[in-house]
Amino acid sequence: MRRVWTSGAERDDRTGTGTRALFGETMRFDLSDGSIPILTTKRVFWKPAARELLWFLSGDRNIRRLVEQGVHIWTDWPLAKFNATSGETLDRDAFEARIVDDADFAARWGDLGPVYGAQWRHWPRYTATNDGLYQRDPSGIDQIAELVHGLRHNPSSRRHIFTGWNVAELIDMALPPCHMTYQYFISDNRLSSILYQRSCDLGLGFAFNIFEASLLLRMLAQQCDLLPGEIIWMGADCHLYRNHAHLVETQLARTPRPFPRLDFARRPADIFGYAIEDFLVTGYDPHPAIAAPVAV
Ligand SMILES: Nc1nc(=O)c2c([nH]1)NC[C@@H]1CN(c3ccc(C(=O)N[C@@H](CCC(=O)O)C(=O)O)cc3)CN21
Ligand SMILES: O=c1ccn([C@H]2C[C@H](O)[C@@H](COP(=O)(O)O)O2)c(=O)[nH]1
Repeated sequence: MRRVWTSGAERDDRTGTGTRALFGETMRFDLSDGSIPILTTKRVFWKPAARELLWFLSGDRNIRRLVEQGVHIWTDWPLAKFNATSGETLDRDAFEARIVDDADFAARWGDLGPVYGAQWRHWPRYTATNDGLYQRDPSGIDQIAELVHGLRHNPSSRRHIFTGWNVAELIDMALPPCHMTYQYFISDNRLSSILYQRSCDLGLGFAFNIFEASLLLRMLAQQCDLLPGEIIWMGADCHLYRNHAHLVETQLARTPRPFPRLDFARRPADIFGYAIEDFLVTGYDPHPAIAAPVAV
């Protein structure tokens, strides 16, 4: 954050907010001692982040299940579309209330398009029919199930990858994936991972992204009887929004504290069986939370 803030290039961006950015940065976190990178220079609300990861893993693409659980991080995009195109104007609370109360409204306005979960679990596949047409397979390719199978049965593979970057479907997504490609590596019975993130909001998104990628690594390791290794984060456009000055300066003035640790309450039957109660985070002693606006 310090380097981006002091030496990043000033840039215009899609949201009109403006950023400072560096391109091509790497961070490495050792997870082998059971620690989990939840930032300590501000309180990170890790439960909404964990709920977002579980929502991705469920294959969902509608905000309704998130909103029902009090997770608001995806609401602004469907809300902006609703206010721009429906002829009505709602504030965030009223929009979320309708999403929860009215299933038809949620189906119409809460859908984000084929974002993360849809690609992770149901990457579209088409098979040729006899008449020369193509038919869409109803469930598609389950990249996560295939990943688990590969980690278990072919540990030395160099193809343990899943990705949300489905070029043909980007046009239908509320936002193209930011944390877009994950790769895994097993050595000495330890599982390591690289996350490639094409675009990173260091003030808001990053704290969620590094925690969720680490949590997923731990879940995969538990399911595949492996120990945690290292997580390597690779960011392409790493930026701080200009209107996050108070957040940046406050965080940079604070001294980081040790990371908390993560344990599991049980071992679910498969990678899709986790619930929020299974994640036990202990020793998290962060500096206070810092509110900051999200660029839509
Ligand atoms: N500009 C931008 N930054 C992002 O990080 C981001 C997007 N857009 N669009 C898609 C998702 C949504 N994400 C978000 C959105 C909001 C928060 C956020 O407001 N976090 C607050 C409060 C969290 C809470 O209320 O539980 C934080 O302090 O971390 C975090 C991630 C990550 N992504
Ligand atoms: O998981 C996420 C999702 C989004 N972001 C940030 C990165 C950018 O600030 C915006 C996306 O805008 P683009 O113009 O599509 O790059 O959201 C994130 O950091 N993490």
